[in-house]
Amino acid sequence: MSQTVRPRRSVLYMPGANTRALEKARTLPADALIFDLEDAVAPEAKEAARTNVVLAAESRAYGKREIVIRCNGLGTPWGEADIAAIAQSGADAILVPKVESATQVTHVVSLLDTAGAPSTMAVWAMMETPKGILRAEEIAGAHPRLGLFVMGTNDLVKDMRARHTPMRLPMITALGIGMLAARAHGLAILDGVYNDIQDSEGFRAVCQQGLEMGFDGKTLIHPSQVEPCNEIFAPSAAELEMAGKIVAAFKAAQAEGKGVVTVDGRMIENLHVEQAERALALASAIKELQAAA
Ligand SMILES: CC(C)(COP(=O)(O)OP(=O)(O)OC[C@H]1O[C@@H](n2cnc3c(N)ncnc32)[C@H](O)[C@@H]1OP(=O)(O)O)[C@@H](O)C(=O)NCCC(=O)NCCSC(=O)C[C@H](O)C(=O)O
Ligand SMILES: [Mg+2]
Repeated sequence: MSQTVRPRRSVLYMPGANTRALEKARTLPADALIFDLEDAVAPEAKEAARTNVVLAAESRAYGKREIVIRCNGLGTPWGEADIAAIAQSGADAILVPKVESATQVTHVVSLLDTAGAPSTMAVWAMMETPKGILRAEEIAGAHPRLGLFVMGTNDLVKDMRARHTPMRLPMITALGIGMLAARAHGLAILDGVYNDIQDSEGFRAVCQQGLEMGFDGKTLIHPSQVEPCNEIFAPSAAELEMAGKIVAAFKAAQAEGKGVVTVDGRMIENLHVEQAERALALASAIKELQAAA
C-alpha cells in the first residue's frame, strides 16, 4: 500500500503584525507556518496585520512549507473580513480559533465559498475551550474540508483554571479526547505550544510526550524550537531500518502464504506493515520537503 503523508512535525506561529518574523520564516526549516491574526495581534494592529499576512501568503516566498492563516473569531469585529481576505490569499488553510460546534465549521466553509476561496483551501480548527473539547467528535466530522485539529493548551489551561505542569497531567484528558476525535474522522492533529523558550530540556520532553500520544507534530512559538521538534517527530534511523525489515519480511511471508511473521523476535502482522509503510512514506516526504527548501 502506498501512502501520501504531509510532514507537519514543526508548525511555527508568528504574529501577523511582526513583519520581521514573517520575513525570517522564509529561511526557517519549519514544515508549516501559521500567520496569526488572533491572540498575538493587538486590536489596533489587526487591519495592518491582515494586509501583511495576505501579502506574505501571496508572495509564494516560503517554498513548499504549508501556509496557514489564523483568523479572528466570528464573534469579533474582524472575523468576517479576515475570512474574506484569507479566501483570496492563496494560503493552504485557514485556522479557526476556539471552535465549539460543527455549525461553526460549516459556517466558515460557506463564508470561504462566498468569498471565492479555492476548494483546495483546507479548514483547521483550534480545540481550546472546554465546550469545544466536549464536542470534539461532532466537530471532527463537521465537513470534508476540515483537515486538522490544533490543540490550544494555553486557552485550555486558562478556561479550566488549571496549571502548566512539566508532564501536563491536567491536559491529558483534553489532549486524549482531541486525539481520539481527530483520528476517528481521519484528521491530522497538532500538539499545543510550549511557552518557556529558554527551557530546551522541558521542551524536548513534552515533544516526546506528544509523539508518544500520536500527534503529527507540535505548534511552536520561536525559531529555536523548530530543529529539536523536527528531530523528535521524524522517524529515527533505527525505526526506518526496522520498517524496511518489516516490509521485506512480510512480503516474503505473504509469498509463502503466511499472514504473520517474526522480525528480530517480534510478531509482525499486517497492521505493523501499515505502520512501517507510513514511517517510510513520512521519511521520504520529509526528504522531499528539505530538498525543496
Ligand atoms: C515570544 C516572542 C515574542 C519572542 O520574541 P523575541 O524576543 O523577538 O525573540 P528573539 O529575540 O529570541 O528572536 C530571535 C529572532 O527570531 C525571530 N523570531 C522570533 N520569534 C519568531 C517567530 N515566531 N517566527 C519567526 N521569527 C521569529 C526574531 O524576529 C529574531 O530575528 P532576527 O531579527 O533575525 O534576530 C516571539 O518569538 C513571538 O512572537 N512568538 C510567536 C507568538 C505567537 O504567535 N503567539 C500566538 C500563537 S500561540 C497561541 O496562541 C496558542 C493557542 O492559541 C493556545 O491557546 O494555546
Ligand atoms: Mg488560543
